[in-house]
Amino acid sequence: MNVEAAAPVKPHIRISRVSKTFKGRKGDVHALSDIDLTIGRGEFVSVVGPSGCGKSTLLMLLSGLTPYSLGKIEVGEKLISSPNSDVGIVFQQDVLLEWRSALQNVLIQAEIRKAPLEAARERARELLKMVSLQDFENAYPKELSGGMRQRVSICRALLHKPPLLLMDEPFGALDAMTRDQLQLDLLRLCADNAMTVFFITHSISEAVFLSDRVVVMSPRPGRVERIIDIDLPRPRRLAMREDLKFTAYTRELTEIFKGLGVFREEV
Ligand SMILES: Nc1ncnc2c1ncn2[C@@H]1O[C@H](COP(=O)(O)OP(=O)(O)OP(=O)(O)O)[C@@H](O)[C@H]1O
Repeated sequence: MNVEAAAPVKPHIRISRVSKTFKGRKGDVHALSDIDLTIGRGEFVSVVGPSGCGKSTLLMLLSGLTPYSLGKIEVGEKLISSPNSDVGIVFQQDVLLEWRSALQNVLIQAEIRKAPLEAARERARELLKMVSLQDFENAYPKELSGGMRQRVSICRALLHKPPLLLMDEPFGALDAMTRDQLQLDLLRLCADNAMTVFFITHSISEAVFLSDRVVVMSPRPGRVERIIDIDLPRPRRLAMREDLKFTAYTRELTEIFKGLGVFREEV
């Protein structure tokens, strides 16, 4: 079966025949099997799949923080064989430092990279403004809501203008309305900062709303089961979620998961 819906024009990420096996206490755990995936520069690609299918593992392989067992991963011109400093990463938990203000939390990125602080401060303020946090740059994490904290951590991930943003269920811990707003904030940031986004989610609707393509993974060992092109106009608007075309995509994805035995509806 040809799982790739449309080959991207200019590849940014090339994952070729990648497998990952962990040495577990009870023997080998085959997390990923024979993954082939090409992602274009500037593309927004979401990955959906059942719990334990290897989504986070794949993201960690892309970051270079976890080595793969077989195959090859190239990001840009670089073969990934060690931690890749050219990425921004956002996890479900914001991991902000409680003793530093919002602005200082964003600036950590520059301090770690030993980048000039004055220019970094200007960019940090710009980013905070883009996500409507300009009045909170001196607030400490405990004074911020969950959504505001996660916005700060997105700004921190983007401070050094990474060409690739890796996001592992970044909105999974947020309430539905905050999540909607964060999705819009993220799309605005993507439009203003040319970058490729690799986005993991458990929400089919979120994947369709944000993405150019949605990658469906099978249960463990994770394989690329299907790739769906999302042909919806940008900028995306919340009302689009009621459109027939949008619901056709969510239905198609739901049916794929039913076929994989991930959803069972019998009573
Ligand atoms: N460091 C590790 N050592 C051993 N096994 C691991 C390790 N990391 C992940 N695994 C196993 O690899 C498989 C894939 O895990 P992974 O966290 O990538 O899945 P996931 O799709 O992100 O899951 P979820 O949606 O629940 O977050 C799981 O069976 C997990 O137990």
